[in-house]
Amino acid sequence: MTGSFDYDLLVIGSGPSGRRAAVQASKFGRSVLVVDANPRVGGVSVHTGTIPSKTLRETVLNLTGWRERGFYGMAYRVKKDIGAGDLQARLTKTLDYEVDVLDHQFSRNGVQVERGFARFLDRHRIEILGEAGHSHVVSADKIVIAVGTTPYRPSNVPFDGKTVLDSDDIVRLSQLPRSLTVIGGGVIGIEYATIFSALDVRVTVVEARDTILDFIDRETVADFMHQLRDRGMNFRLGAPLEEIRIEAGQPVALLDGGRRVRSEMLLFTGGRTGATERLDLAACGLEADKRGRLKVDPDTFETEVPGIYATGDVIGFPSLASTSLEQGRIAACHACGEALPAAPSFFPYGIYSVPEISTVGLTEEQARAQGIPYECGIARLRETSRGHIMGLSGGMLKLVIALDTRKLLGVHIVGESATELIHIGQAVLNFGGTFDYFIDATFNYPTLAEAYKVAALDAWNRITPRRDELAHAGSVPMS
Ligand SMILES: Cc1cc2nc3c(=O)[nH]c(=O)nc-3n(C[C@H](O)[C@H](O)[C@H](O)COP(=O)(O)OP(=O)(O)OC[C@H]3O[C@@H](n4cnc5c(N)ncnc54)[C@H](O)[C@@H]3O)c2cc1C
Ligand SMILES: NC(=O)c1ccc[n+]([C@@H]2O[C@H](COP(=O)([O-])OP(=O)(O)OC[C@H]3O[C@@H](n4cnc5c(N)ncnc54)[C@H](O)[C@@H]3O)[C@@H](O)[C@H]2O)c1
Repeated sequence: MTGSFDYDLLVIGSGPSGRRAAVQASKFGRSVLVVDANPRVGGVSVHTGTIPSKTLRETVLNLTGWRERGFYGMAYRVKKDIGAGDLQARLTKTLDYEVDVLDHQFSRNGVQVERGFARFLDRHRIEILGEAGHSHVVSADKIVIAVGTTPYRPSNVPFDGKTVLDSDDIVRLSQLPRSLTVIGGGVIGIEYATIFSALDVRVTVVEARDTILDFIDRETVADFMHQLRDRGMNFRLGAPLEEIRIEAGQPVALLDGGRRVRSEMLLFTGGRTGATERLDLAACGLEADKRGRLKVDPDTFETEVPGIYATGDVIGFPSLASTSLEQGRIAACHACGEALPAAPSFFPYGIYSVPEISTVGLTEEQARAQGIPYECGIARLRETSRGHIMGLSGGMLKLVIALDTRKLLGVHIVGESATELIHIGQAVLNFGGTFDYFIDATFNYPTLAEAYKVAALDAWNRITPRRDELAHAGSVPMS
């Protein structure tokens, strides 16, 4: 017992932000309890979100031989008949391992973990409802709300977990469809749409807006969509879903404008809602917005109620496991009265579609909107020797550069290893580097990372007037 409370810090939710807050506070010597409604720790990230979707992707790429098809043709397969069981086998193993690692991390750091559903009684007291219906009350000096989100389920979508699914259902798939409609061209929709397309499932993406992935650099999305269309994926853009009917056992999506899309299976990925509905927030003086999200101080992650913090997806953008981890750490530092780590200006965004997209810093559109004079440099991954060896036919790396300072403003990559390659650009960006770094640095050869140099040289060629042109204009003598 700490002072007049049972714990110094109580964390609701064991996802990335809750886990990091708990371990950080424990390292500062505080007593910490983590409560999670799921019998297994890890949160959405481990059980239905990040890790399952990335494991499914890796399994699909391996079993289909996707990465080798550039050389051996589209008919190439590592395993001929791939079924849902093949996907589940690797998933179960990976998730078990993740949970084991997290359980061990909690126990070696002295963090206590309790299974049960938490709700507020007041600013310091929480009721925990256990599995058998028993409940008890615990108190804590400070509380972190790290409850994450659940899939948004509108009433006009007849979810049944078999033919009409959300992104929680799809990780428990018992049969692979031959055709799939994905409603929502956000990150989750596009990741799953492209993963299933790599399995040769016929995929149609329906998106209410005129574009998919609207926050990504436009030229990068255009290159990405070209690759997806080229392999037979269909898009219905600017077409909000009106209704879903089940006809002869198959879902038919009726779209605004009259189009119909029929498929064996339909995945609805039209956003997520903060898991705050049953937290009894009013008891501690908080209120969520209509999507269940909480407002916080962006520097400390403290809510408007002193001593109560909110971290991770429940506070909204950017809703990433990567950023959630850092939010948890900062909240714990503030709650424990320790110095706050300075947040770097730029964080990367990794979209694990097939092919991958990753981005950091300003898009070309943002540079233009901010009135920054800029130039771009582009490299095609197939132009690198490593790309030749790998048989790559697509992929692009784009640098956005400030003309007056030569500073790097943004990096946008679509293609193999994009989510790994981005960190080179991220480091240069956060250290305030210029694109000359890429021109002068020696890269391992042959690597895809060389694309940075190719793109930088492309930008240099655009920025630097050619000597023969200057000579022609009479400003430089030709030697
Ligand atoms: C399909 C999908 C793919 C994703 N892929 C990526 C990716 O590739 N990269 C990336 O960075 N991010 C990805 N994300 C986002 C990432 O999963 C989230 O940003 C991250 O999980 C958020 O962490 P969190 O701390 O908010 O907690 P969450 O992981 O959301 O976990 C919240 C936990 O709180 C528990 N809980 C909720 N209410 C209560 C209660 N009242 N009492 C007790 N416990 C409660 C839940 O059981 C859950 O375990 C993906 C998300 C999805 C859905
Ligand atoms: N790799 C990653 O980092 C990763 C992966 C998956 C998810 N996430 C996180 O999860 C969060 C949620 O992702 P999401 O894709 O579910 O939500 P989202 O809000 O990003 O995208 C939902 C999309 O569905 C469309 N939509 C909604 N209703 C529709 C309708 N009736 N008809 C047609 N289109 C409709 C919206 O216009 C939007 O483009 C994201 O914020 C993301 O940060 C991250």
